[in-house]
Amino acid sequence: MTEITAPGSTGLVSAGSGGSAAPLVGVLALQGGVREHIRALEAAGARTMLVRRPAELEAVDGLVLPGGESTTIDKLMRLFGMADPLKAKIAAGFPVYGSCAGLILLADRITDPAVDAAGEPQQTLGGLDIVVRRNAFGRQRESFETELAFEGLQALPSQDPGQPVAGVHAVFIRAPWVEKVGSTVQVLAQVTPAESASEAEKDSVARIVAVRSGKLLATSFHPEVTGESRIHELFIQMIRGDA
Ligand SMILES: NC(=O)CC[C@H](N)C(=O)O
Repeated sequence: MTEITAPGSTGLVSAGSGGSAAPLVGVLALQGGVREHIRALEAAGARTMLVRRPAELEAVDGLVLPGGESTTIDKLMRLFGMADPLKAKIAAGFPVYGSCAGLILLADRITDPAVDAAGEPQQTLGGLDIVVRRNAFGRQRESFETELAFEGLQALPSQDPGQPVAGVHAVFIRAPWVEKVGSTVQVLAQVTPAESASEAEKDSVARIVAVRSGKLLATSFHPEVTGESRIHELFIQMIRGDA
């Protein structure tokens, strides 16, 4: 375990199993499920660091935006002076992976942005040419788990090329879905209609729940809470330029 402190930082850095060549990946630690991402990143071979300040952003090779509450994370990012530097970095090709609330924050548009008491709609960082619907799976399926086929895992170092790619165990917690994708966006996973879905209309088509565009990766679900580390491994490969 190495401890490094970035300039002006209170963040802790720890070495993952990947050694000195391992990329240093930050997790935005303003609100939400930070620890779980740190664990998944280290299991996938990254070094990790909590990121709260703009100076800390400069120290990392990529950033995870965790799940939580997108409206709160949006407000805190603006309050901490993180939103503008992060937008600029995203525009310049900085790798970012967002899960759940993190996916919402990476979306160029939200169908139903929350509006605060002052009448101000929530904002996103943008970067992903997608339209996202928050809390989209509705009351019956507000939180659920399923196995998903996920594109892009075949070439991961942890995957035995002679074996089929196992499904990703995905946990959805008041999750968004992606309603529209632009031409630059690759769809990596979809939830197919549930056999017993009572809200038949809502669940009658497959819903996009994972996307990639350039160095941006986003999932509606939380792979980090199930011991699944292949999505983080994919992100690390994207940072390295190997995926
Ligand atoms: N688990 C989550 O991250 C939920 C996201 C939340 N519904 C939001 O809008 O931010």
